[in-house]
Amino acid sequence: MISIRVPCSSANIGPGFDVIGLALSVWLELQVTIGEKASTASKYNCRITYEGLGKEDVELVADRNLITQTALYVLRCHGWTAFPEGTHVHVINPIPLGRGLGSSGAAVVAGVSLANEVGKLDMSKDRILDFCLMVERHPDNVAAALYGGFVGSYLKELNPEDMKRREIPLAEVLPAPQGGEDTGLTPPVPPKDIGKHIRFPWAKEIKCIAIIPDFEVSTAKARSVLPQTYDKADVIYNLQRVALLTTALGQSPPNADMIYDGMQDKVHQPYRKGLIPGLTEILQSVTPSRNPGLLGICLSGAGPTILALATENFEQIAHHLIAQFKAENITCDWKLLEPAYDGLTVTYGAQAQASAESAMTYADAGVSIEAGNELVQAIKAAVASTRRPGADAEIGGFGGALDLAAAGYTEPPILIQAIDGVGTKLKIAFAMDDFSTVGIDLVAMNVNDLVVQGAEPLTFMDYYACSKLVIQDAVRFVESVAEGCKQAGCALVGGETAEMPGMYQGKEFDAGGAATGAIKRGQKVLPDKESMKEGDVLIGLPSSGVHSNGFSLVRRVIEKHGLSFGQTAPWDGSQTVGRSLLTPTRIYVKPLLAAVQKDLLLGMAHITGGGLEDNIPRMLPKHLGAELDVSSWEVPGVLKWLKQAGNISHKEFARTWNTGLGMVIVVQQRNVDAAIDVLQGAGEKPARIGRLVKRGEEAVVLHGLAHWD
Ligand SMILES: Nc1ncnc2c1ncn2[C@@H]1O[C@H](COP(=O)(O)OP(=O)(O)O)[C@@H](O)[C@H]1O
Ligand SMILES: N[C@@H](CCOP(=O)(O)O)C(=O)O
Repeated sequence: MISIRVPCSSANIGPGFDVIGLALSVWLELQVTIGEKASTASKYNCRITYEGLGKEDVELVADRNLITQTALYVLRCHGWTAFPEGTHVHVINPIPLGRGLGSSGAAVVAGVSLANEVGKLDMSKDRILDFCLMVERHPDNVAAALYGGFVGSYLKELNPEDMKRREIPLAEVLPAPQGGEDTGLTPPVPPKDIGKHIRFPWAKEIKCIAIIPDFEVSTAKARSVLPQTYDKADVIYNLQRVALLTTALGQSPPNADMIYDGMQDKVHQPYRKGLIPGLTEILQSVTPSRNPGLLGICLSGAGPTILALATENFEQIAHHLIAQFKAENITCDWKLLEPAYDGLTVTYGAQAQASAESAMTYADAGVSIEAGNELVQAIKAAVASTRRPGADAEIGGFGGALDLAAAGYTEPPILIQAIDGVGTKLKIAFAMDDFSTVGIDLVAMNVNDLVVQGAEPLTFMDYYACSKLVIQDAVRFVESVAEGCKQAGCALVGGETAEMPGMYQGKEFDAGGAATGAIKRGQKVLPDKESMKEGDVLIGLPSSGVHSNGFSLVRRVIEKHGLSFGQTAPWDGSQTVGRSLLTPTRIYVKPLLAAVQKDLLLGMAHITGGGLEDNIPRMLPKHLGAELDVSSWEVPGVLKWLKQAGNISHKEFARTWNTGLGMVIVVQQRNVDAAIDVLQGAGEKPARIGRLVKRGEEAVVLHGLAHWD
């Protein structure tokens, strides 16, 4: 078994028409075996099988297929009349045909290499180039595909008589490659060194966004619209740009303005606009100033693919360009590609067999390192916006750093840590395709747990786990985590994005996070159970709605009533059901810390799963219970509706949802006014809701339940 791999390529890169090409990370592969019985009966001893793009259109007969036609031409030049007996060529082609990504260039290089291998011709890469150039006469694609990387090339004058010979197959003759006839004569052999190439440097941070429209433009057709002669000024325009561009693309960091200007062209793109609807407008629709991360844009090869070079924001740039095509009623696929530095590679025997049987990549298995890296770039700014003294919130390291002294903790503090998830509220976010607030819920679940112990949240880390990373969704999610961190005053110092194919369904993901907070040495860790006594006052802080607990029951009630998340909420005519349910959890950190710092609070309970009944006792000593008057606070409309629609008992209501209170606080009688003042001053609407009493059978006694009827 012989395996031949050739990358696709993008030619021209704007001004370098027929001169420069960039090999890119999609590979045509041939798996070749010789001596196969089934192949002996095939024309020219060669059986072709094919998988991948072009399967429906590509001819599988040796003298009609560009790869094998090319190979036959090379073999004939060396005295062979056919392939060795029993040759089987299995083609695996992921390169889209006729889109400007050098499928024909790759096929030609693969074809010459095929002849080199089966005919044991022992040709060097430079000699292989000579043969390629007889078949595809612009050197840009074949030189890049053969040598790999970012390549400039020129082709010496060929003998016009030789060029007309029918024995040479031509990669670009409408409607399909023609020539390569078996005339019985030896075809013209290329003179030595007809093509020269040089490899240019490429800055490692530059990636290639290929926007691939769903229609083909054959290179032959795209060349037929070009003029025979050019205006001198236009030629100078291109020469000036290409001279700078080849160096500019190797400089780190890349100079976006120079590259953008350097990728302008007057020699081929303007003439090809009639073949690609909206081409001029699409090329002008992005600039480095309007689209951060963009370096330049051009037609890839003869088109219709558009190639945008960028260092970040790949998904946004791609979606912008796809939308431009959409306005022309053209749908597109897109790929984020990298330079392929290896060019043509040939492997033999066990190694080729192993690669044929198990040519597996992490990307094939569903995990995209590129997407992960792109996400990191896309969220950097949002993450950095959460920086605070002691934590610079720069991601990309192996761990998140926190300098406690710089954060104001000069004596070793007591660290408090919390970990939690968003829970099934995420299901509503999936249904609404809205991830703009669930990150706030995630932060709230953690930091509200820290602050009830009297701790100031300092850092946060999130965990985002999915089967398939949808960058746009992940970015929205992390931006909302950053928003939550800002509300809590803590820095987002790191996180984990886990792409685990098969773990979750479709676009769904799970989200968790952990927060670290500190309490100054000498300051109390709350609750201060020892200081609590009968008669202490309970103050409640309103919730914003359901917060992040009890969503399994919420969804059940909504389902039972046949409501869809897109419908207007029966409890709030200004919002949809889904948007109302996604109202983020209130973050109480800043108001509560203001009161804690004045030593006004004895304890706090964050009302989460288990509601009032389970959470209030967590802050109380064993001998004290809480007596609450349920008429003293307002139940939000959404909870009222859910309770009634689900026919939920008062007890179940108080154990499942927060009933309208996100926080319950214990304050000594003498501190009540001061605490209320501080909380109001920080924007809260505190209400006196009850008091501490001697504990009886129930730790929490609710009075005035008729109010909930
Ligand atoms: N893997 C392949 N096997 C056989 N023929 C191919 C293959 N790839 C490309 N070709 C031939 O090349 C033609 C496309 O070439 P071209 O018009 O230059 O477009 P591109 O921009 O993709 O190179 C196809 O129609 C087909 O005839
Ligand atoms: N310089 C050629 C490049 C054609 O590339 P392809 O990928 O479209 O085959 C041209 O612009 O015609």
